[in-house]
Amino acid sequence: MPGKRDDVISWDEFFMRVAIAAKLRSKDPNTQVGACIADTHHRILSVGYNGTPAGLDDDEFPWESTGDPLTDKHNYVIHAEANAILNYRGSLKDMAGATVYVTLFPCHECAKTLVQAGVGEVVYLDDKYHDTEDGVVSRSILDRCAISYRQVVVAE
Ligand SMILES: Nc1ccn([C@H]2C[C@H](O)[C@@H](COP(=O)(O)O)O2)c(=O)n1
Ligand SMILES: [Zn+2]
Repeated sequence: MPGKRDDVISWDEFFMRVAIAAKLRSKDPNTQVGACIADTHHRILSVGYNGTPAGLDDDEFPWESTGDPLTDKHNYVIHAEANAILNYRGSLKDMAGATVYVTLFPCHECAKTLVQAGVGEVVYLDDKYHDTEDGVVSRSILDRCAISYRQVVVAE
């Protein structure tokens, strides 16, 4: 078609770029994660990033991995994928078969949550915890629940 632009970015790149933008909001000094959930019609349902629960000021939060249960950030932070699901104000039915674009492969807790939300596919950027026990469990959950996952390359 004359005049039409052909070199547009793909849906994968578009949604992953939204996830990358979301992670720029994270105050975690070590790992920032963004997630974008797109439905089967290529509509964005929700976006999230790793942050503190409402009521815990993310500027005051210590953001440290102390190893002490009461002060360790891992016990307080809500993960990007969970926030994306929780931020959605529509019906969970809309998530059926949706694709989650996430800048870091989901942990095993998020994997379970994504399964239960009805998500059909996970597209991820980084997988830096691939060789950890959590990575093994996470893949086991997704495999057993027939949720497909694939990595994409998008410049950050
Ligand atoms: N798929 C994931 C994995 C991790 N997160 C969050 C949780 C923490 O804020 C941070 C990980 O911190 P680290 O142990 O690397 O210092 O990333 C997430 O939101 N989604
Ligand atoms: Zn998680």
